[in-house]
Amino acid sequence: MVTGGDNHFPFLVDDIPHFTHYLPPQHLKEHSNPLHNHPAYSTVDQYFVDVDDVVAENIVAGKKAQKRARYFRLAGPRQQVFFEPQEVHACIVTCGGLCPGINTVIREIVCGLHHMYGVHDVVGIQGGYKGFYSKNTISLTPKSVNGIHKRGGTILGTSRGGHGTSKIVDSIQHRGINQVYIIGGDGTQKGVAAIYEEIRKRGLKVSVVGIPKTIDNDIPVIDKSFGFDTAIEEAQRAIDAAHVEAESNENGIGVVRLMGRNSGFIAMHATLASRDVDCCLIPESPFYLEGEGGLFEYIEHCLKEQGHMVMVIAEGAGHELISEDKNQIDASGNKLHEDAGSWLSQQIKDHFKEKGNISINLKYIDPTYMIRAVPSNASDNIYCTLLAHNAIHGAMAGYTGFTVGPVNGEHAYIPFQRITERQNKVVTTDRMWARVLSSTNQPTFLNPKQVNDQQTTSHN
Ligand SMILES: Nc1ncnc2c1ncn2[C@@H]1O[C@H](COP(=O)(O)OP(=O)(O)OP(=O)(O)O)[C@@H](O)[C@H]1O
Ligand SMILES: O=P(O)(O)OC[C@H]1O[C@](O)(CO)[C@@H](O)[C@@H]1O
Ligand SMILES: [Mg+2]
Repeated sequence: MVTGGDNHFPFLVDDIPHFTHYLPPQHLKEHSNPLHNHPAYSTVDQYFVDVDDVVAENIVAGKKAQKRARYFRLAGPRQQVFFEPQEVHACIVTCGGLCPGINTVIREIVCGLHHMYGVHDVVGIQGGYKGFYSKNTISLTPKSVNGIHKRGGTILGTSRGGHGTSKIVDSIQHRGINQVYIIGGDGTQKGVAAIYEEIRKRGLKVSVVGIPKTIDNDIPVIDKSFGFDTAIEEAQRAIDAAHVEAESNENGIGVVRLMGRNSGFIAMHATLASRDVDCCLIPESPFYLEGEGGLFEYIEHCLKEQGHMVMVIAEGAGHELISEDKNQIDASGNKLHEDAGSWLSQQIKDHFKEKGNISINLKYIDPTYMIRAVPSNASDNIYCTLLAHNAIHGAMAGYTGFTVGPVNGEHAYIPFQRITERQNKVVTTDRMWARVLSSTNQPTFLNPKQVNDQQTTSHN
């Protein structure tokens, strides 16, 4: 499907919009990219990306591979740009939950615009979407953002809810902003798409760029989200603590709750990395407590075999078992769940008390906000830098209405629709989940018919 592009590719490109698609030519002027004269970049052969370079969405070939491969535009600097440096008034906003690396992205947008393109007018919108119309902006300079990548959180503040598309675009128009960088998760990206549509409707020369952020790794298409590696690393500390406590006590059970409202990626990867986890529970894999093949039976088995047990539970796991108010939502409309980790810990305690055969010693650790609040690690810092720079290159080149992110290791420009149409979930028929099951030895919690029905769908 070619979405809004030039349509001259001999293959299927999920293309992104460009100013030339909706603005009259007399309102647009092309300029040579200032990077041609930049002492660092001009000496690098092949620094510029050919306008027609693309990235394949699927790179695995074979009989089962998709017949018609789809592509995205390769991210990176173009020879020509559609903004003069002094013409650019950029803003940055951060929305949704925290994630390691947000400050690095902010820093690199500010420094990248300044050092690569000579853009000096960058402001921060404070407190998420609602900050567009309820707060003043703050000026962002390389000096003011220096060192912020060593801090967790977001220096701009964030929030949920409060997305009023018209009011936001009014504010953008009123402030004369013509490049908008919006850092946020799946909800945020839906908001970015709405802002882009309104800007296009009003015929404004404003580039709207989404930068995907989610600690849950629930954004599809991209390889993984920034901060995810840092989160997995930080989660190890909680799992290690749970393991030490469990091992040091007779019939010790360590339960660690990790984030993941709808997707269990943090729990899955933290489990695989640790190798001390005996059971990993995620939203995508329903489980049951009582009876043959159930969780209680498995806990008893672990305690008998090794004298202790470590469990990791994603916050969204087991909600089919928990009686909770299904109508509870946060300000953005996301479903709010009861604390699955506390619930499970209580169920286990009650079970063994009632049964009276084993005296357990259970320790419950909830490190969720500690994991989210740390600064990004070295590799995430580099990832954040590439995201920020590629976002800038796209905006300067006149592209708009796109998200940037790595696809099979190459950064690409991705249309919003592909990012927002579904949530990325752990595929429990995938080899990665099989690795988890094999490393923990936990039950599948599936009956034989369900096992038969499962088909391998992925190549991970
Ligand atoms: N469908 C939508 N249309 C417009 N705006 C939306 C939509 N969904 C969410 N938003 C706005 O996006 C912002 C962030 O959304 P949300 O709180 O769901 O976090 P998120 O971006 O998904 O990040 P995360 O899930 O990683 O915390 C909020 O200000 C919310 O109002
Ligand atoms: O308490 P807050 O700030 O709403 O954030 C919690 C949520 O943020 C996330 O980390 C990302 O959406 C979820 O896993 C979690 O439910
Ligand atoms: Mg979300």
